[in-house]
Amino acid sequence: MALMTLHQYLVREKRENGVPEELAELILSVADACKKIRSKVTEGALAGVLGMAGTENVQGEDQKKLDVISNEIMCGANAPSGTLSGFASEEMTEVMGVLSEYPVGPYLILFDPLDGSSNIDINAPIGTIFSVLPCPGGAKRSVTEKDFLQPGVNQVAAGYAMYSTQTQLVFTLGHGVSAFTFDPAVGEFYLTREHITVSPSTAEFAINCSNMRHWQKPVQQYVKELLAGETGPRGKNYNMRWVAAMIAEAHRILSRGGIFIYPKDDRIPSRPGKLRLMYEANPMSLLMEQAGGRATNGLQRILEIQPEKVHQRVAVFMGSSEEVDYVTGLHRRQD
Ligand SMILES: O=P(O)(O)OC[C@H]1O[C@](O)(COP(=O)(O)O)[C@@H](O)[C@@H]1O
Ligand SMILES: [Mg+2]
Ligand SMILES: [Mg+2]
Repeated sequence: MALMTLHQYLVREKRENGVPEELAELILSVADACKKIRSKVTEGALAGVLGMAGTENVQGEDQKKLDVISNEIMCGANAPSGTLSGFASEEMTEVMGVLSEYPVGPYLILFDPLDGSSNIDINAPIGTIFSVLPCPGGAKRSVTEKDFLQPGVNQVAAGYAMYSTQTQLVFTLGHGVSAFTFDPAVGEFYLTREHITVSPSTAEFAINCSNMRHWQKPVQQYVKELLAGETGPRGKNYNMRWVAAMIAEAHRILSRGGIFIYPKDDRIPSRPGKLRLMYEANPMSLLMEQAGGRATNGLQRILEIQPEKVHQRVAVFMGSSEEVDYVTGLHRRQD
């Protein structure tokens, strides 16, 4: 049986699930941007895209060349689509409206153009994460940060492209999660998994254990219980993974279950976590929930958090429901 292209899938989504034309167009333009980023990633040193850019982003992090290039590609490929009124990015201090030469549309997009930057130069998995929100009041010429400050439950689409042994595009339009694999010979994404589910139970966890001494009590207790294995309170042995790219951790969970944790810790007590709410945690949380998993900040469903700033951070516990419920319970009892 012939595989369905991304384009054919979106035609079906419009017909059967009432997905608006502009949203389908936006997904196609995001896919085009991801193809362009993939091409740079694949060429690596040959395209001169490895190494540092010599600049800092708004978070005070040193930007890699590929962070900057990917951001330019995400803006440049999506701006002319006529589907957007504005952009927000990990790599841009301010939110941005669509340039006056392009038409505006009813959506706002937020992205982490290159997730897992520390993996770029070692040829390990990296990706692009995106979140789509409705633009309050519909298409407009001048957007402000306030337009973007909507809780994750408002997302009309969210997903990521992962550049690894295969390039895959995984997204939700609000009714299930589908995955597409890129065929470089044809230059197309093909539907390869539909109705993705996250198994409720798992024996695999992901957390950066080098920060253990900085964690708060419930996380200390949780990981101690997991490490105790079958003789401990959880009664089974757990395995651990850490890819240092949220995108790859989320992809593994959507493939075979698991829990991913990036908690608040005491290194910077004023910081509620490391990951960014609006363009890392929210899109991944929507994917998890759409696949039957969970995502909390330890106390609260991430998708219900009312953002105060586009670049705000959040603690993340996401994946298989039994584990996320368990560790969230430990936090609630402590609170
Ligand atoms: O190096 P650490 O602290 O383990 O952090 C890894 C985390 O940082 C991130 O790479 C942050 O993303 P960026 O590369 O977009 O800054 C996450 O993807 C990942 O989970
Ligand atoms: Mg990131
Ligand atoms: Mg990034």
